[in-house]
Amino acid sequence: MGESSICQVRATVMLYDDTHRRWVPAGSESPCISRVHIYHSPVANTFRVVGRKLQADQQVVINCAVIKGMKYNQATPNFHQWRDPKQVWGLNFGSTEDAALFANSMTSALEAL
Ligand SMILES: CCOC(=O)[C@@H]1C[C@@H](CC)[C@@H]2C=C[C@H]3CCN(C(=O)[C@@H]4CC[C@H]5C=C[C@]6(CCCN6C(=O)[C@H](Cc6ccccc6Cl)NC(C)=O)C(=O)N54)[C@@H]3C(=O)N12
Repeated sequence: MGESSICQVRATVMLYDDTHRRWVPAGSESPCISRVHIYHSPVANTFRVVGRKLQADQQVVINCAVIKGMKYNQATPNFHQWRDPKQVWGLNFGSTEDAALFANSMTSALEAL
């Protein structure tokens, strides 16, 4: 059995550029709304965050494993962030409702690991 989506939201996926100390859109120069899922693989009990641009090309802009013990920081009602081994991800949600939905799913995923 493959992976199933436990939530999907709209957000602009951002990466923190440590060198210049600023947020940059993941996958392109200009910020772009993406559809962001949390996928669950029941067999392995793993989760990952996958986001694709809503634009025609549906470019994958994030494909990031949810790591056990990871701290998910809800910096503002519509901007949440977390660290992976290499970089800091930020999600600028289209709505605070989407932010809350994603945070609930992420919290459940972290509790299930
Ligand atoms: C409104 C104007 O917003 C802006 O113009 C920009 C563009 C906006 C989106 C397009 C985005 C939106 C919202 C605000 C909210 C604040 N914020 C910041 O970046 C703050 C301010 C200072 C800056 C310093 C560091 C930085 C960056 C890297 C990670 N980090 C940490 O603090 C981490 C956090 C963390 C904590 C726990 C666990 C995981 C992690 Cl990741 N701590 C550690 C210990 O790792 C951070 O988040 N910082 C955003 C912002 O400015 N902007």
